[in-house]
Amino acid sequence: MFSRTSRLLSSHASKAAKFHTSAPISHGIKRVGVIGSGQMGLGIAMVAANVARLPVVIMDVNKEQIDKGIKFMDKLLEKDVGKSKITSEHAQGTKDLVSTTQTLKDLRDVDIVIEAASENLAIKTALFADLDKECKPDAILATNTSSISITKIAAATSRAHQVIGMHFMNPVPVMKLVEIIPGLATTDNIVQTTKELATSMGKTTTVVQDVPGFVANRLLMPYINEAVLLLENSWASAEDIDTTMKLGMNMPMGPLTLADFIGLDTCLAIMKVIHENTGDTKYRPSVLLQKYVDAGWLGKKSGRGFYSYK
Ligand SMILES: NC(=O)c1ccc[n+]([C@@H]2O[C@H](COP(=O)([O-])OP(=O)(O)OC[C@H]3O[C@@H](n4cnc5c(N)ncnc54)[C@H](O)[C@@H]3O)[C@@H](O)[C@H]2O)c1
Repeated sequence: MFSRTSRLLSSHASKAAKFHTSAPISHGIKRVGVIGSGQMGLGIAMVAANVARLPVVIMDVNKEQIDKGIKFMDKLLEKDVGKSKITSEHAQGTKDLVSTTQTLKDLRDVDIVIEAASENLAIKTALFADLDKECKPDAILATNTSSISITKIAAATSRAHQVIGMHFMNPVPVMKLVEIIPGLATTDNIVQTTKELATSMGKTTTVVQDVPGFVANRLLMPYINEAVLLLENSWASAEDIDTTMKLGMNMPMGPLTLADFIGLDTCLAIMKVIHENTGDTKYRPSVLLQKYVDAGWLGKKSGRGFYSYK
């Protein structure tokens, strides 16, 4: 493991800053593993360390992405120190709680893994089959999938009763909600532990059924897709579509800006899962959305989507 060091964990934990200390909660989780250091994985690792004050190991296959993610987290922490939201000691404590690795073997002693790799069934089932072998038998295996069946992911393991959906919202440090999604076999005590962990991260939870898109994306993605269909048909410009929803409906950002922010590859993957798994043509992804993804125009993260971010 190439490490960001997890030294002095207990002393940093006890120095939790006034603004970000959560009440002690008896979830029993002592160490967290996060897979993926993209925008979601990084955010989840950050709240686990910065708010719940738990040691976190981030695993990603892409070293460049890990370095980029850690740099971004440091920037966010510095910003919070600048705004007096946390002390510099607290920020340093958070940094010391986070370590990184490129191998799953370094997750062998964590109590929960929260997987936030790309929204792709093959990637997730392969990861869960490997996690099942590498992690200790009582470890909870959670996924941050936006839409893929928890039951299907759980079936790749021999511990389906300990597999659960833990769906954070973007950006994780800001958004309050975590959707908790039990799979068909998930036991009540795993649901309870996961809810308590989310609460210790400063989040509010809902528990929803394992249906395509769950609740958040079953509502959000058809809305975004409809905005892309308007654009695809040249019925309005991107700016006018977004302005309509911002000024007309008081949305904090327009649907196309939001899609760029989420990642157009992620939006497309979610629409495909909802479409394929319901068989309902009303969820057919827009051709234009597919074209943008084919072109590598993935939104903010690639520098170009419906808008330019150069
Ligand atoms: N973007 C959002 O707004 C949002 C919101 C909620 C949930 N999610 C879900 O969170 C997950 C991650 O989304 P994201 O937006 O952070 O994606 P992202 O593209 O920003 O990051 C994905 C990361 O996963 C890594 N990865 C890919 N395969 C891997 C593997 N086999 N092992 C380890 N790491 C691997 C990639 O290197 C990359 O760093 C997806 O399942 C997505 O649906 C996304």
